[in-house]
Amino acid sequence: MSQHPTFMFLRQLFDRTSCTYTYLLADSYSKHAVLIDPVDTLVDRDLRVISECGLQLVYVINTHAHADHISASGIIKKRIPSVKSVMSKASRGKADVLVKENDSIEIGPNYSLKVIETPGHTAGCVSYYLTSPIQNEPGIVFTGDALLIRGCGRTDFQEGSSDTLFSSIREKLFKLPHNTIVYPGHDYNGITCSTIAEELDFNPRLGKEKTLAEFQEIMTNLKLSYPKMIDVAVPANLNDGISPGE
Ligand SMILES: N[C@@H](CCC(=O)N[C@@H](CSS)C(=O)NCC(=O)O)C(=O)O
Ligand SMILES: [Fe+2]
Repeated sequence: MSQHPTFMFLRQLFDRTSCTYTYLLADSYSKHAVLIDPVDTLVDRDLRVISECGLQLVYVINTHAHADHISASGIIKKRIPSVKSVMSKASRGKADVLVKENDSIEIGPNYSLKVIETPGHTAGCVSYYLTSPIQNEPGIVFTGDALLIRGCGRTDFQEGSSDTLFSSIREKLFKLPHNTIVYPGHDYNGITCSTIAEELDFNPRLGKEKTLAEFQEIMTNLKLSYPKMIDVAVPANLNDGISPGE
């Protein structure tokens, strides 16, 4: 860790259409920045914030191959060719950097995002864990569509599995320090973040009192309609945010 004075710059950005959260993180000392899960239709907004704050975008990171919107990776890389895209190797998609369990993505000299494989919503879902360099400050986990606030990602397509999602959340995310702040990939109820402690106590699908059998029953009976963009979004997101043939 560098000894330069620094703080973690964090902005939570929202897409009203898909209720997606995009996160802009930067090391205030080096100005190096990353975007987690940016949406193709909001590139102008996101790049304006980056420019106005004097940041240098280094990575565009995707938690998984989204089914409800196209990632901004492809458009951003055309606009800023030095930017590298990041996705999990397990997603079997295209990206400049393919990450796996325990890999790290550096944000300047002071911060890094550690990869935690959290499959179950899709086979390639990963979460990113940011440890604060300041002692006793809570860490932050970006959970994509694995763990949502008082919910979780659906498991009925893209090699989803309620069995696998249960163990990703209970054996990995719920083993993080309980004061870890949870920033999810979506929220449909207007809530912005949570903590591991809150989800252990209050998540109605797989909080600590729920058994695997109860979780499986809940997930089998969700009865959600298919995301409207799934047939367009998944092929594009497996191709670095560019629709095949474009
Ligand atoms: N109606 C939306 C799709 C909503 C949806 O399916 N959300 C996903 C995350 S995006 S892949 C999900 O896992 N939801 C879990 C839940 O409990 O809501 C659309 O048509 O795009
Ligand atoms: Fe998803």
